[in-house]
Amino acid sequence: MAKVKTLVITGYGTNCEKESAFAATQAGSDQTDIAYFSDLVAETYSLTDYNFIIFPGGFLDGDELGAAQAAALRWRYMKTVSGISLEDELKNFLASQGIILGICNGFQLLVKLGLLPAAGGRYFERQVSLSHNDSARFEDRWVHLVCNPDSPCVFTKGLDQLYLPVRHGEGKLIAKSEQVLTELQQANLIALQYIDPQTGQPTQKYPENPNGSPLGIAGLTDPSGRILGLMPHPEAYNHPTNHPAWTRGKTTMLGTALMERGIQYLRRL
Ligand SMILES: NC(=O)CC[C@H](N)C(=O)O
Repeated sequence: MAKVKTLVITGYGTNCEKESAFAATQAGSDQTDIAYFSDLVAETYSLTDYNFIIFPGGFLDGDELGAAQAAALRWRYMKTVSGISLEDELKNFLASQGIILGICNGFQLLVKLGLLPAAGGRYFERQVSLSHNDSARFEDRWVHLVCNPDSPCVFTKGLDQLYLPVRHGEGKLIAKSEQVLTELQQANLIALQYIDPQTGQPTQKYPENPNGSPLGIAGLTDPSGRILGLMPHPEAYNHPTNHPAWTRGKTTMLGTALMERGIQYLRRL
């Protein structure tokens, strides 16, 4: 049984690292560390010592240039003190069968880096972006979601509907072309969609869909299913009392269920 070692990466304005690390531990991670991006540069921590990486939510570089844009350039062009490229570190991590979860700002980073959706196996090529919500404001509330049962995603396996909080200003998915949107559907890379709770169907309608994302896209996976990025915050629903109606006896599946599924996948390797 593989030991699950989780690395949560922070720095430059990320602010959900502690909650994400807490949720990973709740979900069963055997060891969970928080590292600054600069720790990776200094080689105090190395991605390849871990098999689960979390890119948490926050405001990388204050959302200047667009959410996670500058951070994507740092990952692409910076090297560690002994000259290893951080992009190569990510490539080595993926080659070693590790799993990656990007939450909100972390999802924005993964799409800007081209790690998601990597349709057609084209990793590190930017195929989609996440931009300003149609409402032109920050949206902060809970949303209903459905998981795609046909998606290869290891995090959503066996999960159906979820109810999770969102809090973002740039969550609308913009595809490079119509062709990319078709590829996402054909390869089942759309792992999570916003739904209208009345019909259970994916929706583009506000406010059920908080940002206007086409096809109700809330989360994407890659062709291997080992990377998940999503706009909602599963780590923020780590206990029944986080549910807005828990005092009225209402709770739903915890957000940490996504992390649990990812961890179960690693244990089976
Ligand atoms: N909660 C978050 O991670 C927010 C992400 C980003 N800063 C946005 O507003 O879109």
